[in-house]
Amino acid sequence: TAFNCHRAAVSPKNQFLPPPCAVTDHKHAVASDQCSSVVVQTIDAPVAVVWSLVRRFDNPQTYKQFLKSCRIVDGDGETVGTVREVHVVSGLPALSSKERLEILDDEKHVMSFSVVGGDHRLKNYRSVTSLHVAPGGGGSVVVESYVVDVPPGNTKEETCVFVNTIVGCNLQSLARLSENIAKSKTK
Ligand SMILES: C[C@H](/C=C/[C@]1(O)[C@@]2(C)CO[C@]1(C)CC(=O)C2)CC(=O)O
Repeated sequence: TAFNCHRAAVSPKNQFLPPPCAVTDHKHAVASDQCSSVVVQTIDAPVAVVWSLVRRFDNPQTYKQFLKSCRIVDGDGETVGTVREVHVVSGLPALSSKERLEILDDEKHVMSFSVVGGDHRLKNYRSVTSLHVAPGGGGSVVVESYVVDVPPGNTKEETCVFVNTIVGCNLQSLARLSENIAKSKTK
């Protein structure tokens, strides 16, 4: 049977096996002065609910709690090439970021953006986020990978710990919000 690219599989050892498309979608060219990693989050909500939040390039602050505002500075908000400017809550080594939409695929549920400017330390950051139907059918699995320059004075390890922490917080917040929306729909 044709492999359903969007359906995740589970190995006999109950490990999440990303579908083939997830592997290709998340392939990043990583230069020697860069680092890259992947964060995976299971969500007890349908892909359609999670995607409705992930796809809003113009409104990332619904679940990204380190962002306090976002405005579109070029484009219509959902066409590839659209650019947003986000402002960051206080306390992080960052004030703002300019980000370009690279992929928004409503069929494959893949979204990607790259950082093109701003006042922060993550130069040449690019991430890819893909959604998959969780094994067993009801929930979702989010796979988010990234590649970024290692800032001067930091190691690759430190850079990945920093980024994984932020991406992890974002995806846990996305999970809570998606699950609350899914619950409110069933009442
Ligand atoms: C790691 C990435 C975003 C990071 C930032 O948005 C920023 C681009 C400006 O502020 C941050 C919140 C932290 C930072 O140092 C660089 C996660 C995401 O938004 O998908």
